[in-house]
Amino acid sequence: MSLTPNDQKFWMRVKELAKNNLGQAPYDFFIEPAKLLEITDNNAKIYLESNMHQDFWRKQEDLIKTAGFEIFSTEINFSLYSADEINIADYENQSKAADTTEIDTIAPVVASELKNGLNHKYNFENFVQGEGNRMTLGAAIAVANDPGGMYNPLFIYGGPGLGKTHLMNAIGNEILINNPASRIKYVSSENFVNDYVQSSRKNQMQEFTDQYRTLDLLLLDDIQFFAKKEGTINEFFQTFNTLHDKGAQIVISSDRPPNELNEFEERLKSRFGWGLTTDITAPNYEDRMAILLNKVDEMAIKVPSETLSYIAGRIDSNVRDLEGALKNLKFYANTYHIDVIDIDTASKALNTLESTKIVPDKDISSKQIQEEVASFYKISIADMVSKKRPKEIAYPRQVAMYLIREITGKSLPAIGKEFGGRDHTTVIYAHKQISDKMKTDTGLQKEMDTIKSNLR
Ligand SMILES: Nc1ncnc2c1ncn2[C@@H]1O[C@H](COP(=O)(O)OP(=O)(O)OP(=O)(O)O)[C@@H](O)[C@H]1O
Repeated sequence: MSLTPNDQKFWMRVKELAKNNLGQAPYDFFIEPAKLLEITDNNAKIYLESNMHQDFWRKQEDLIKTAGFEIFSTEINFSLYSADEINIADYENQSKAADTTEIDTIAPVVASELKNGLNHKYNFENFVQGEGNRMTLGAAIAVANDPGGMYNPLFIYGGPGLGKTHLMNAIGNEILINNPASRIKYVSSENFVNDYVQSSRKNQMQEFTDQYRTLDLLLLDDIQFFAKKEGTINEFFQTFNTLHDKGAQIVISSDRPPNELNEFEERLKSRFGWGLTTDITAPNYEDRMAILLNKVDEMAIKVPSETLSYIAGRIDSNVRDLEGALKNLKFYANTYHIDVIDIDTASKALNTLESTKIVPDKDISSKQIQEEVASFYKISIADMVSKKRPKEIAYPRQVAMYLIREITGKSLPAIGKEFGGRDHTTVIYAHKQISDKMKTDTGLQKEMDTIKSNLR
């Protein structure tokens, strides 16, 4: 029994839907190793690497049904088999010939989506410009308009969730609009390594080089995860040289600049710097507001601006966390049938989020925070820890107490001690005063932002 072209199309579609809907890790673990054995009487027989994958697969009815309707215009059911029940070698021998001859007939739309790896939802229009990403956005647009030009390679670095993947995909999607015949590949460095390892195991290195060295645009994401397996660095080096020599564009992203990629040889690090290296930093308060306004539109939820301002004041890590906060808010409001998402609702909803929990920052001490706050409000440390009560001193003292609690996670009595041996109830009071004020006072939210960024 072998797979017909439509069976193969169906299976590629199942995998594509899984990749888009489930995310990379579940895809790599559960979906990629599975095999379609055959489809008979509208029933897809699926072989699983392990019996333990059965539970996961049973929940994937939607994937099978969707792909089934798209390819066969009918309902496809499925049954699961593992090594105890079936000898996979029998099936593989039978389907070998079909694998090599029939795969080319797969509909171009499915094949090309699988090949370029681009995520179509990321484009320049839905990327919000701000202080921290202006230069990188400009460079990305320049590259999309003139691939292989001045900025080759373009090396983008920055912390998690700040839009590197978004911009890389936006470059690819834009180039594809301008030139649909472009050969483009977006790939994480982990998948580049996997591709290489699989190809060399299966003696398919020619296919690998044919695929990568003939590209017009290579988008290689998260290069810090590039595993140094035998041969991979060398292969990447050759790929880089071939593409660069023929004027193909290369875009690389990383969580750090090239000179800090200690695992890489000098010859590669220096090549990364041939074009333009540019970073993305965390959004400031105004940019976080702009991003939130944009995202509520996209997500079609109604959130009053004072609530958005509260969220922007509370979440200052990255855009992924801001998106997470809005999703959480939407879910919370739906669950409790809340129409107007006021600050109190937002506060309750966000309390369940990891990104708003206190993660102690071991690198910042209470003393540093006291000094930074004292210098920001132009008072002395002696005054800050004194018993003096005028507003110009009491207010910065409360801000410092609040920040120490939020940043270091220290206990309330320990914080009290650091302010001239005050009682823990004073710290509770200070924390409440400041967190209440933070909900509505945009001036204070900005002050906090500046103090925190001076500390980091
Ligand atoms: N300036 C922005 N405007 C709109 N959306 C953004 C912006 N920056 C990031 N995002 C969104 O935030 C989410 C995370 O961004 P992305 O995955 O591109 O981050 P990243 O820098 O690649 O993170 P990582 O290093 O963890 O892979 C995405 O949904 C992306 O669309």
